[in-house]
Amino acid sequence: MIKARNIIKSYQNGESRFQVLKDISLDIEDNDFVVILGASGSGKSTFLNVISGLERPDSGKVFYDGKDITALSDNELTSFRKENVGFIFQQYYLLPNMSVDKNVKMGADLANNKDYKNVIRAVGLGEKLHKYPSELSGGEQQRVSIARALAKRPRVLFLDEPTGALDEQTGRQVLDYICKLQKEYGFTIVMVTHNLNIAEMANTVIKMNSGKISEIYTNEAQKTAYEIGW
Ligand SMILES: Nc1ncnc2c1ncn2[C@@H]1O[C@H](COP(=O)(O)OP(=O)(O)OP(=O)(O)O)[C@@H](O)[C@H]1O
Repeated sequence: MIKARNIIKSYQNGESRFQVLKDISLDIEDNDFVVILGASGSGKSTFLNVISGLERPDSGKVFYDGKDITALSDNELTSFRKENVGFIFQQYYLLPNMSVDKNVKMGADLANNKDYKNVIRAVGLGEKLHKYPSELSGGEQQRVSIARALAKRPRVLFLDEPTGALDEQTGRQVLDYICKLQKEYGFTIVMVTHNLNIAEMANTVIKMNSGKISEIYTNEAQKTAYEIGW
């Protein structure tokens, strides 16, 4: 379980300091599918970065099964991220001079996962092992980044607008893969989006407004990627 407690984070903005996260506390259960919704600038990405250990809060703590990751040194935090969390962003951040196979192997090597080719097959790219990113569509590139993130079998997958650069059909397909992979491998999903429709796929929906959580609710039923509006 992830527990965030009293998270405060500010950025310097010229002369003044701007508080982006204003004392946020939250619990996230293992294997949950959480969507964080909110208007642009409400602090969603900053909160994701803090609970995933990418950024440090000014104050407050983040616990994974009782272990306080905000107390770790920079090196310890890097190891923690390597071992426990995967990231997917709107941009794919693939290495252009490496094949699909090599891009995913990089993720797999972090956890000594010799079985990474199964993850490539699981995202439907078994036939494209030797292609380079420039030879793939946007949806295929995003699926490579998903395979790379999951090849090390993280316990939490953090996604920040994963379909932001994709058209409707490709976006639905990518979301469908993410759900299927969660069922197959078992991991927690924490996804930031401003797309209200995608929230219908989640179990837990967290709404943010001006650096605070304004609402948390559980969906009675989770829709599939092909049942939601777009
Ligand atoms: N590194 C930074 N330095 C300065 N200000 C920042 C930094 N990162 C974020 N901010 C500011 O913090 C506020 C919240 O940003 P954040 O990206 O967390 O919001 P968001 O809800 O994810 O927005 P969006 O949906 O547009 O991505 C914004 O006003 C942003 O300009």
